[in-house]
Amino acid sequence: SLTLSVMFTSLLNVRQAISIERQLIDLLETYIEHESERLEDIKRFYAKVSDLHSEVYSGPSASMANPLVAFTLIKRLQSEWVNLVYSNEAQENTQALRSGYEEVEEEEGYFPKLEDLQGAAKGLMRLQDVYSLQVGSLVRGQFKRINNGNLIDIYSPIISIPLSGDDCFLVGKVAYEQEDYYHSVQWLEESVRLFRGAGGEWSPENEGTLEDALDHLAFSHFKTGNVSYALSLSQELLNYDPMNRRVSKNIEMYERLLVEYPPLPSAHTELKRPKTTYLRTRNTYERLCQTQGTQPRHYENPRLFCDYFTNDSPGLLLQPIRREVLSLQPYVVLYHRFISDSEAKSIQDVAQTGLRRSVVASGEKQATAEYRISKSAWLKETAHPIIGRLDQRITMLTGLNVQPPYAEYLQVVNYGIGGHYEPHFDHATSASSPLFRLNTGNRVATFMIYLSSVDAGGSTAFIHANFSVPVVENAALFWWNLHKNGQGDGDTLHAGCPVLVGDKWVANKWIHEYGQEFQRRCSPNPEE
Ligand SMILES: O=C(O)CCC(=O)C(=O)O
Ligand SMILES: [Fe+2]
Repeated sequence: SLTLSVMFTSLLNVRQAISIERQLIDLLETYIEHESERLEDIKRFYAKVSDLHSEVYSGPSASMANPLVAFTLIKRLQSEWVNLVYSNEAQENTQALRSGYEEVEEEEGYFPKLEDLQGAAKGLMRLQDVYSLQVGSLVRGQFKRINNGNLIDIYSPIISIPLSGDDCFLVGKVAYEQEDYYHSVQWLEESVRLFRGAGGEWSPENEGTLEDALDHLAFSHFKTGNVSYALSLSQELLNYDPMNRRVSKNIEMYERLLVEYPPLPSAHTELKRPKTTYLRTRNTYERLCQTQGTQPRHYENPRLFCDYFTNDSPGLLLQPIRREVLSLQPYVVLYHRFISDSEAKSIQDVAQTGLRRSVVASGEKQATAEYRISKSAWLKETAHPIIGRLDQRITMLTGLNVQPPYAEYLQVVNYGIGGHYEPHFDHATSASSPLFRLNTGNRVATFMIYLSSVDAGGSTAFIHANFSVPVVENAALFWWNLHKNGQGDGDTLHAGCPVLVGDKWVANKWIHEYGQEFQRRCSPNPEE
């Protein structure tokens, strides 16, 4: 197949994967039917022969003298047993299963790769971190946070899907391979607990075993300085695998270390989360994501208000839009019911085939990045009549010119589970940014439409301005990115919080400086 990696960066891929698995279920059903028939046939032969032995050959009557008995016995030994023992049916059934599987894998562009699995595991760990989810409850299929010693429900799924020891092993291994022992310890701990609970029962689908989990967990504890725990886990491992020389060597090393550097009874090393690129704003970011939209600011600041807004434009006179001013510096407003349900759905549909892994500016180029996990598509006005209508509506509301090249095409974004966009600016912060390729200046404003709701998570957080906006289906968020003197407004630093549960779609219209001269006067005053 041509696709090297599909990256499960949008929920669309999850939907495609469901249909892939349905085909595999059908294949397996056929395989099980054929294999059951094969075993039935073998059992029939077994019953026939063993009955003969108990009834004919061992009876008091001398049936050996019967030439038919002699003939059938000789025939069985000369031919029937050979045919049975060397039957190809088992291989044929396996072969049919395998080639069916390979066909599905070949034909489906969205068959998940190792990279997708690793990306999904990282997504789970991201949700764990940003929403302070307790791993133990996550493993039981629940979304709970520890708050002052109490477990509180963040989200109650209709059906909870518990994870297996092997599921946890995989997540732990992804962390382990990144030398992220903070996460590997927690996930492998759950894996070992679940594998132990399964009592060594073998499952053909598993990738890891209790031994593998113990091995990785012991080493993770060693790396984080917990040598005595590493030792006891390794001793348990050696019980299962007494000939493992590497493990016995580790045990010797751990014992030596414990003698040379006996741990202090009070020493309790708190594991630290691995560093991230946005460490300085991490606490604020996570707090804003967790407290989505519960800002008391409205009642505290009388200059924030809601009204029916027409911007004196004839097109809005009969249907004023409900405007909610969320912040004055930076100036952020939410326009409720900006788009209708059916318009939002149509835009998703039109964008679907064009969705590609989202990129970010990286020097003069664009590149994919862990800090932006989503898929996006650019829609020209010609892609669907709705897009032109939206452009007109944006102009009516903002008075800004959104015709190309004074604004970019509409960017439609779909996040996957755990999809996010860490704190960033929409405007260019360096003169070599690819954003200047339109030759119409920087991105002066952002008009972002929420094309869907979400079940949990996914707020838009303004880090320095210290507030977050929950996803409000069909609403649009507007803010200025630049001061009137053209300088970037540092207070617009914002983020798309990870989607905890749901299928989040947004559409961005980025409006550039040029073409707006009569609507937004320049000012040398850096305060404006
Ligand atoms: O999805 C969000 O809430 C924010 C998206 C965003 O900031 C962007 O696409 O630039
Ligand atoms: Fe943004």
